[in-house]
This record gives sequence, structure tokens and C-alpha cells, in this order.
Amino acid sequence: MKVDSRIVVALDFASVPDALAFADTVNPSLCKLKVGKELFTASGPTLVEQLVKRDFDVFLDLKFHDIPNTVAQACKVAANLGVWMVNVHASGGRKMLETTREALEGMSHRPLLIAVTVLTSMGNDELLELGLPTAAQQVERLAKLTQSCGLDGVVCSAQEAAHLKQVCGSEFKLVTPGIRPAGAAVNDQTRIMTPKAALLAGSDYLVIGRPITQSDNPVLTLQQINAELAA
Ligand SMILES: O=c1ccn([C@@H]2O[C@H](COP(=O)(O)O)[C@@H](O)[C@H]2O)c(=O)[nH]1
Repeated sequence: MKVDSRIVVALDFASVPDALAFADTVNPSLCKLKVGKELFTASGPTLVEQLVKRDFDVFLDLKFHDIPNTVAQACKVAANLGVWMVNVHASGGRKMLETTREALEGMSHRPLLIAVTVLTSMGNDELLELGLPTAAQQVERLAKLTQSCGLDGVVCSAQEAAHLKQVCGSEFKLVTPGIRPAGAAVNDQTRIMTPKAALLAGSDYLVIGRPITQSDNPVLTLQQINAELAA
């Protein structure tokens, strides 16, 4: 039986061969895989179907943000690819969130539907410039909205996880990018946390890209993080 891995590796590669080369080195019990905007733009849905066929749980991270009908129909197409999880932007608002959730109900394969709250690259100064409150306040507001619309969870930073688990309950899934092992390059992320701290804070799934895919030995790094989480 496949283990429900807590690590979702972000396949942020520019080409299909690069992405498949990584997928060929790992087992679906070791990690789930995330296909985002760069790879999807390069590869289209074929690669997603290939990864699903290889028994990977695939998170299609296209962060849809559009009018309700457009987002709902896009998520239905994504569901038909057999993906494990899809996402939209919570700031698309209640009508968009509810229409999308309703569109997925009753489909033969219904992926988890989650909403992005505040990108983990953003800090309080950037939010202020947009006229928004602090990350902690905005994430809580959007998580409550998402939950009240019947979605399965949110994308947030692990820094908000402990509070959101209290506010939204243990069943509401928290998917956290911005994960950085101690000493790893921060890159363009702002609201970061180490893998173990994120798990202890209540993250359900840890999205990790460059610290794994750009390491000298990606499989070893992935195994080390899995071991750290299990310890
Ligand atoms: O708030 C968000 C939402 C999505 N992401 C995505 O996660 C990965 C993170 O990659 P790293 O290389 O570990 O930084 C990337 O694909 C983002 O598009 C996010 O970082 N923050």
C-alpha cells in the first residue's frame, strides 16, 4: 500500500525530460509531486497524466484566479486528469470558491480543492503596500472564508499553521510551501520554516522545491528530510 507522504516535491523544471528524470528516481511512497505554472506551460496536461499513471499523487498548482464559471470549469478539467489536489486563489471570493466546490461535487474523481491565502514569498511590508493587513491577519481571514465555502484546506505558510489548526480544526488541510531545511538558501521566500518545525506546527503537507531539486543529490536530500520528519 502507498504511504501518504507529507512531502510534496515542487517539480519546477522547464522541460518534461528534466521532470521525468526526477520522477524516475523517486518512489510514490517517498513523496507526492507538484506541477506548477512553469512545467505545465512547458508540458501541458500530458505530463500530468504520465505522472498519475506512474501512481504519483499529483498536486496541480495552477492557482486559478478568475470569474466563477471559468475557475470551476478549469478545475473540472483538472479533476479529469486524475490529480490528487487542485487550487484556486481564496481572494477570488465566495462566489468563485462555492461555484468551484459545487462543480467538483459528484464527479467520479474529486480531487482535494484548496485555496491559496497569502503567497509565502510575501511579508508584511508588501501586504501593507497593497492596503492589506499583516500576513497573519489576512491568512486567517481567507482561511475562514475558504472553510465556510466548503473547501478542503488552504495554502499558507507554516508560520500560520498552529493558529489555523486552532481556528479551523484538525480536518482542514494546511499545505505549506516556504519550507527551508536549516542552512538552505531562502531564495525568494519570506515566511519560511524548517520541515520538522512545520510538521510540529500542524502542516499536513510540506511543499518543497529547490532545496531538493537543486541539491547535489536530490534523492538523498528527500530521504534525509523524510527521516527527519519521522524521527
Ligand atoms: O504561497 C505559495 C504558494 C505556492 N508556492 C509554490 O511552492 C513551490 C515552492 O518552491 P521552493 O523552491 O521550495 O521555494 C513553488 O513551486 C511555488 O510556486 C509557494 O512557494 N508559495
